[in-house]
Amino acid sequence: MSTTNSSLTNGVENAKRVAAFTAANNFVQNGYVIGVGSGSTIEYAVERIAERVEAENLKVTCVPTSFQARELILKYKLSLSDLDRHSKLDVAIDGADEVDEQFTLIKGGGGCLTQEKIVAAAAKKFVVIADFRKKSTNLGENWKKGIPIEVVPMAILQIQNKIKEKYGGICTIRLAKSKAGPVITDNGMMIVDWQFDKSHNWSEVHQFIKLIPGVVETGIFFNMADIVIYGTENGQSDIKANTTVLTK
Ligand SMILES: O=C[C@H](O)[C@H](O)[C@H](O)COP(=O)(O)O
Repeated sequence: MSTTNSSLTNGVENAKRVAAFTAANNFVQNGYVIGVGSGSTIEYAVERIAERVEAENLKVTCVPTSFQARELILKYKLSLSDLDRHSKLDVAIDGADEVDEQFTLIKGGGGCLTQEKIVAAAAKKFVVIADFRKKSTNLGENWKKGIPIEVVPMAILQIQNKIKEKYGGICTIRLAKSKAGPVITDNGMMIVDWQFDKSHNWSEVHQFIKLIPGVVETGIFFNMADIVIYGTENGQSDIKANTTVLTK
């Protein structure tokens, strides 16, 4: 790796850590039930929550959003629960692939989105943690892989066609890296990545796609994030509060 690439990697990892630690330090309290997101940034948050549990004797309970999140909770010996036992969460903390100026998110770059959305919707506060690369004015500015959509496998061609007819762009079936064939999600579904070619009304797009038979969930998180914490290139945290969330 060149020096420039290696300093970028260090800068990104540091930014993830700063955002995640800021969330764990400021938005977790004793007695909290916490939704634990998926991806690489959340790993730092769980690490910090575990440190605080140890140092401050905090009692917290964690609800995972994926197989990966469950493993993380177990690795750090945190108390594991689920939405059957805890239907209301105090906070959910999760990463994102992109965040626009209206706090709309793209999620699912790592194949997790449906359980993440369910858990975030069950939380009183949804805190998003992201490094500086995720911050955009409009969706698609920095995240070029498209919007992940979790689908029932038999409906995949119908869904691809309906999205392309309505909005254009390219719909690709996400393929696995170390296995022939598609990525299979934690829910036994497949992922279509829709690369759009212009800006849209994301609430309308989400509703249109969600109503196509066979769509389980879209990676558009509209009107959900209460707080976004960015880790900046110079290792600071930048906390943005969304004052327009209407659904809680
Ligand atoms: O599918 C994955 C999740 O939506 C992640 O939260 C998202 O991809 C961000 O992941 P990372 O923190 O690794 O950038």
